[in-house]
Amino acid sequence: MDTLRWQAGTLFLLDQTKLPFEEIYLPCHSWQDVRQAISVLAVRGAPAIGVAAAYAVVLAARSLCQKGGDTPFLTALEAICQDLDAARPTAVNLHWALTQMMACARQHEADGAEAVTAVLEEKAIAIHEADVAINTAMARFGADELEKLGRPLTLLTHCNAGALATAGVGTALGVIRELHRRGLVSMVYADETRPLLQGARLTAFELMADHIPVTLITDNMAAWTLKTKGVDAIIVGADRIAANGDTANKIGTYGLSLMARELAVPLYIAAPASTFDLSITDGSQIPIEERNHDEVRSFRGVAAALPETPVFNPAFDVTPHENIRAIVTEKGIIHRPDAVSVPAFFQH
Ligand SMILES: CSC[C@H]1O[C@H](OP(=O)(O)O)[C@H](O)[C@@H]1O
Repeated sequence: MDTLRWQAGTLFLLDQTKLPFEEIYLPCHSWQDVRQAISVLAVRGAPAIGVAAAYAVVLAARSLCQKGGDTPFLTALEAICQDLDAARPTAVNLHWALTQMMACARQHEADGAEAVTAVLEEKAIAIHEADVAINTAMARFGADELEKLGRPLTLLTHCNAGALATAGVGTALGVIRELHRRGLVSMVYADETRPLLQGARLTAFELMADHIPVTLITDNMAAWTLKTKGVDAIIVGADRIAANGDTANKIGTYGLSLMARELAVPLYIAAPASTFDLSITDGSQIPIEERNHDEVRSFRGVAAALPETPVFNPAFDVTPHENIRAIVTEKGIIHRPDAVSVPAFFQH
């Protein structure tokens, strides 16, 4: 399935709020359409959000060319990028993609708005295609690393870090797909991942579609599953990784990391280089998105609590680097990530 398609100047997004029951592509004709889709998680997952935002910049540039106006083209485009950047604050890939697009626009400013728009479309397509290749490389490095654990593996994952979170085979699920291809997956336990159920709705859907053995569990079953089902490793995605390896990922990952330490189950993160934010020294500086309280007060739109019930709804948490066995990237593996190994990994 294509998470997103760029066809004749329109971005089509597989509407992930409708999965797994309906496969509907959402046409985005404007950057505002893309921003709305990102906000409501019609497109979600750090890399996929970045690719979608890159195309949103193309749609914005086209609109500015058509409308004209007194505001200088790049000034207006920068303002739109800032608006897009605010759509979801935790996944750094969004900011990374917008930064890439604006740098490209500035580089070609002298050629005029029409020419800049054309080169921005090429840049967005390049970012899209690069993500496919990045996923494939990450899958190989990750499978090579987990293969060292021997025997067909029992794995646990959280949320969705699959094809639906990227433009390729996925980050964590890309590794799982490659392990399965090598005959090295015995079972994957997938956390349902409340409140938006990315695990139940998306990860289980993806793995079943690829005939990879999967067992769905509720989030509060994870500890007992780790303890009684012989889980060999946990592998999840990421939304932002600080310079010391502290990692923001879907809410519930931090708790999983504490269970993993207690039960001596290695925790692996799979994330592309664009998920690293080396401008921040540790996880305390990662902005954590808080979402609408009704997401917690309901279950797939059915009320599960009184409407006035107070709620705390952080969409992510931060796992300290000490709890992470290794980070799998498209450039290789960062073992025992910390303030020394992470920057050093990117210096060569
Ligand atoms: C491959 S990054 C996927 C990452 O994004 C998810 O968050 P959301 O569904 O809110 O976009 C989750 O944190 C995944 O690990």
